[in-house]
Amino acid sequence: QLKHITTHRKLPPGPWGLPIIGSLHLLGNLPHRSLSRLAKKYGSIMFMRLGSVPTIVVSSPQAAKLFLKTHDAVFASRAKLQGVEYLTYGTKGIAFSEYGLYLRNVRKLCALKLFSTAKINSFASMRGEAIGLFVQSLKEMAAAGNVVDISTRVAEVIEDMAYRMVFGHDKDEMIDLKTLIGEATSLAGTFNIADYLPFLGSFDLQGLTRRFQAASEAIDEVLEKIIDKHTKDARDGVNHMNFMDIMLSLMSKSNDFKDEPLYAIDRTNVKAIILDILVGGIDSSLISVDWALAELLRHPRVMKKVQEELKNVVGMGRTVEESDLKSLIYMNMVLKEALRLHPVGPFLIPRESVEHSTINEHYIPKKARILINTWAIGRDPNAWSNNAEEFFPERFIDNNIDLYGHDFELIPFGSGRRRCPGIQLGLITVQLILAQLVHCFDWELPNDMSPSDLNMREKFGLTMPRANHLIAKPTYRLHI
Ligand code: HEM
Repeated sequence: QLKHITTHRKLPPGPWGLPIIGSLHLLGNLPHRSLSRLAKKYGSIMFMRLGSVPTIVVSSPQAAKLFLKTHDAVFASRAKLQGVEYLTYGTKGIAFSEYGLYLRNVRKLCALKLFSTAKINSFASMRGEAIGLFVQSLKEMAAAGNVVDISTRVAEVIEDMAYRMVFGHDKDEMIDLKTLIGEATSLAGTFNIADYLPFLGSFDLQGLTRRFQAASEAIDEVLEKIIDKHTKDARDGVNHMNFMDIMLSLMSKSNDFKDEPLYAIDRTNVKAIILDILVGGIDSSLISVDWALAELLRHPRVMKKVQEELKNVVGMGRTVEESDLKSLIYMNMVLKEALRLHPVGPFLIPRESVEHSTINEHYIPKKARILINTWAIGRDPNAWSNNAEEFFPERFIDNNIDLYGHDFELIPFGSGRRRCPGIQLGLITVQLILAQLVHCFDWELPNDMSPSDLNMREKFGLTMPRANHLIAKPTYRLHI
């Protein structure tokens, strides 16, 4: 049982900090890489002060297990970040809410009503339709001999599927919302000095507060319109059962779970949860497809092998269906390997300790920010041998490592009480799009670029997309 130590409080080892800024200057442009280097010197549980925030950086599978499993309850909360407060109605959604009764209930509610296998399957034909249009438009570009901005096209189809699932088919307000959510996603990922030096917050040195305010007000206006429309439809007896309709129908009902007292969700919760699903689901899925395809373009041997598998399992006379996905064993190894090297959330979503604790004889203060460096964990040579930096999907042949947070060397969806609740939906989306791109087309890099020259630079934020869009020329290869 975990008990607080008050006698000798020995913080984990870490670099000395400077006055006021602490170790902020050590982060650089790609903090996951800088902190991975520092962890080699100070260890896999490292302490540093970032501005005034006590921060623990966790960099090995064994250490991650201590924080995400053994002592998960102590580290299951989230830090209150300034931008997030604005963009989540004061943390009324899921992803940034503190750990407690509300969050537990709302996660259960969403698991049951939105993310169940039955619910996800009920959108299969919608996904099939969206993917069909996507492949058709790429086919036309291939016929015209055009180069394609794959990142943009993939973003469009994922957005299309997500918006249809969340709101149904009505498009009008969606157009505004897509742009606004794009802005919110990028704002949420911006490094905000006020999150580390709160006394600077009121000066709004980066002009972020104004942008947070403007974005949140504009989003709220659109969401209000959408809710009014859905409420009216429900009154008129039109029943679509998309995510918004489901959430609205739950608003008035009690969701009294057996073991816990009633906690009703209100209109603000509905807006915040829907926003979380859009911001969390779209960005992470498209980043995963982008990195996986980039690795395939860089490794023609692996690309060929995936295409062979698709030819054997699906054939060349039809396109991939969702029921094929579980049979694409090698492609799923490719996806694991891409998520190992390019985790969408390099630090997961930062957690916060709810009380003082002692882990491996290290004192971890209350309200410390916990950064689980999944990027470093995915490249830890002790876990992955000395070819850890190499893209080599065959490493998964002889093991049962899965993506569900049981194996702490591979945790791109996190683990424990805050693990991604959208994992099943995310995986279906990513596998389906990746399979279509590789099955329907051969891809050639522009300007005779050699595969090994493909730029793999990262852009750090709350999520970590490629720094550059993926551009390539498709040739259609199916016989239909
Ligand atoms: C390939 C796609 C995806 C990846 C890689 C991904 C990754 C993650 C990660 C790393 C976390 C943080 C986990 C932690 O702190 O331990 C997370 C949380 C979350 N994800 Fe996902 N995700 C994906 C798709 C989705 C989808 C499709 C949805 C919704 C439709 C979704 C909704 C959420 C939510 C609501 C949370 C917050 C959970 C909480 O704080 O309790 N994600 N995701």
